[in-house]
Amino acid sequence: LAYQWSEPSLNVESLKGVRVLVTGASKGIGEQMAYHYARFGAHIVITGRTEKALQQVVKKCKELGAKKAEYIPADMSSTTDPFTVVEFALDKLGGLDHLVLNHIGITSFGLWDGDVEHVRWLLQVNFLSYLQMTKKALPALEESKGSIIVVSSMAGKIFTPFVAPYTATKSALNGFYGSLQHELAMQNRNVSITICTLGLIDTESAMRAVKGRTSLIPSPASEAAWQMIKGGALRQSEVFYPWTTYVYTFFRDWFPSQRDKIIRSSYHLEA
Ligand SMILES: NC(=O)C1=CN([C@@H]2O[C@H](COP(=O)(O)OP(=O)(O)OC[C@H]3O[C@@H](n4cnc5c(N)ncnc54)[C@H](OP(=O)(O)O)[C@@H]3O)[C@@H](O)[C@H]2O)C=CC1
Ligand SMILES: CC(C)[C@H]1SC(Nc2ccccc2F)=NC1=O
Repeated sequence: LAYQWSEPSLNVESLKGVRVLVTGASKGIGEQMAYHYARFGAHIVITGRTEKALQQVVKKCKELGAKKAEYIPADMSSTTDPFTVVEFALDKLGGLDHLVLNHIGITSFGLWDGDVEHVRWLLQVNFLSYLQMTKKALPALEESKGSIIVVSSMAGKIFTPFVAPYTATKSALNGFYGSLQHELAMQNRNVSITICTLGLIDTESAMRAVKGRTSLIPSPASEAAWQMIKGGALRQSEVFYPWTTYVYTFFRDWFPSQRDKIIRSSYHLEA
């Protein structure tokens, strides 16, 4: 709560006409982020693999007030699509103000099955594709003094069962972008990086994945989306949503045994 109160309020005018690329926006939290940007009259490019879904989201973005809304289907497991997506966005938008790195590869919620090749694939989709897009977008973001919003998870900070490969990719994101934040600041390269730590959110994918495996209460995707946009626009280095993720993160190194007991009481081996 203290964190919430200390937050400066956003001059929403600053979002008017913002040029934004949102990945993983064919559904879930990314879709909701696109709709919030649209309400501010943003110029939007969205991406994901499912063209039909992207077309629907673009249609609704225009209805909600987006000045421009385009899509490009792409698969982030490819080592070239991430670059193609940013090139497309720069071409359509004539620059970039917000880069929202949100997509993740399909991930199951279960005990690790020993499949290292799946982890290699997930590292490309959830981590390396983010770095590829960052590399490609940085010159335009420096030009616009823009923001990078990296969607991470509580799983990248507090280690829990059933998501080991996913946790590895989120931990990698937290480490890489946590370090890059310092490098950009030290070089006075005025691009902000906002690392977002989300707790369980009520998207279809997540609800399907966790079914019967956890007693965690999910939070609404639309609110998670808005909190991350606000944090990015305010150039905050971190966003925590819901606020409980801030409390857990803050206290995570205290009473480790107590923490481990609480975690294992929230996850169930048998449904
Ligand atoms: N939901 C939750 O409980 C939590 C979510 N988060 C984070 O929030 C973000 C969004 O999660 P959420 O909205 O639940 O996820 P969803 O499964 O609802 O959406 C994932 C998005 O990524 C796209 N995607 C999936 N695979 C690929 C691929 N190979 N290449 C390109 N795009 C792909 C999907 O589109 P398509 O299938 O069309 O490709 C979809 O648009 C993720 O970074 C996740 O880690 C963090 C903590 C909790
Ligand atoms: C992995 C999936 C079910 C959902 S759950 C998640 N992050 C997360 C949040 C809270 C606790 C455990 C977690 F793993 N991120 C997701 O995309």
